[in-house]
Amino acid sequence: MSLEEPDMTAAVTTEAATEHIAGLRDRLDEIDARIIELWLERAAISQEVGRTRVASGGTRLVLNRENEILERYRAHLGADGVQLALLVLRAGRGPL
Ligand SMILES: O=C(O)C(=O)C[C@]1(C(=O)O)C=C[C@@H](O)C=C1
Repeated sequence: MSLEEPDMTAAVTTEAATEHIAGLRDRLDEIDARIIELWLERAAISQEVGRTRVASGGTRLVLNRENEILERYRAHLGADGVQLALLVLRAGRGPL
């Protein structure tokens, strides 16, 4: 390939890769939107559970339930899952 002749094969490959990446990013954006929606829905439900329990004389926290949730996230996602579960729980019941 000379300097005057651009490598058209490389150009086509780059265009295909760019298109592929754009399609994958669209999917990532859809997944992120679902995660955000589910995150907000879960937090609202968790707050309602907490309000209902406290209003009927119960505790704000139920630690054995939190442990079950932490363990479920750990079983599926490992150590990162535990960190994620801690954030998920905090979004609902607030900081400890
Ligand atoms: O399951 C409950 O009893 C809740 O209050 C919900 C929830 C949760 O977000 O999963 C929040 C606080 C409790 O400590 C345990 C769990």
